[in-house]
Amino acid sequence: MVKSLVDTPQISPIPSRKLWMAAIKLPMYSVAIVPIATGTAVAYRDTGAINWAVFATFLAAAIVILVWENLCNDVFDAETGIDIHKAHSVVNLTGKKNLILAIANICLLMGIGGVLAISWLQQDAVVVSLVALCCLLGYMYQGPPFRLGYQGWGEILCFFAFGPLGVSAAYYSQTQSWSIGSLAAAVVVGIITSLILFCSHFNQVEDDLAAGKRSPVVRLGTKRASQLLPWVCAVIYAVTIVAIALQFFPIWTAIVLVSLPIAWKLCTFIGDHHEQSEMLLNCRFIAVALHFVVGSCLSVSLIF
Ligand SMILES: C/C(=C\COP(=O)(O)OP(=O)(O)O)CCC[C@H](C)CCC[C@H](C)CCCC(C)C
Ligand SMILES: O=C(O)C1=CC(=O)c2ccccc2C1=O
Repeated sequence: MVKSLVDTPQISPIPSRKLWMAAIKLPMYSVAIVPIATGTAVAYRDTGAINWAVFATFLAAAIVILVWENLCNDVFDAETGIDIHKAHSVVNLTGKKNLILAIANICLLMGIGGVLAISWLQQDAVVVSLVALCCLLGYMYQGPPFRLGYQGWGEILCFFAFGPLGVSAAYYSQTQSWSIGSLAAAVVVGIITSLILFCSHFNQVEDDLAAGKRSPVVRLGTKRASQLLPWVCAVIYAVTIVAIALQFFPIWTAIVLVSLPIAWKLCTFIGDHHEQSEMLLNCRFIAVALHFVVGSCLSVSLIF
């Protein structure tokens, strides 16, 4: 009896509530909030005013667009077979690929509808055009025939969508003009959002290799990829300090440095466990915490 238990590993079923929480990945939605908050904060610094209706509409639109991106990711990844071991894929959880695609498309329509309303009110197509471009990059990341994420281009697309395009669109929605200060903030937000995506690839190396996905972590190997992390974090702080020195950001933005312990934890945790994929499933959420703290400190400091 004891022997048969040893021979046949007993896999304890994970409660489906836990799987659903992992599928919904609520904390990840701060990546949609931060670019809108940051662009709006730079606009407030430049103009002394915020149009709250535009801000709230843009925020809601960015969140539903990210829901679209994530649901589509599960649909397209189900088609390539790369998510075969991903129990928290919404498609694997429900078994209803077409329904998930339909819900995703409704979210996209709602998101585009929101930014279209902003552009229509302002009689200016810039905001809706920039967001449509972000969505195109999001589609090219995972959808056929592009699937650029499979070639290792995801982090670059992510940088532009959540950085220069997303932050500038939020700034423009408030001011109907452009600014170098918002570009400096966009670079910080873009790099740190791409860092989340980079970290999310550490626990997926085996499945990615099997499906032919050449993520940057697959290309570099987990050791070299983990050694790159402190450099990426250093660039984030260096850009922030240079932007303060050039007076694009106020001195208060130095408060971003309170995030250093989280950056340290991210680099040491992944550095120590880079070969243990089972330990790294949630390391993306340390990167999300870093992103949230840097993004919040940056936005709040720009208002004062
Ligand atoms: C879906 C994304 C990552 C998931 O990647 P992966 O397939 O490796 O992981 P899992 O299968 O394990 O989940 C994020 C991809 C980001 C993309 C390059 C850019 C998206 C742009 C957004 C659609 C635009 C957001 C709006 C803007 C105004 C803030
Ligand atoms: O599921 C994920 O790992 C990610 C989802 C997501 O929406 C996102 C957005 C921006 C950067 C990274 C990520 C993810 O890693």
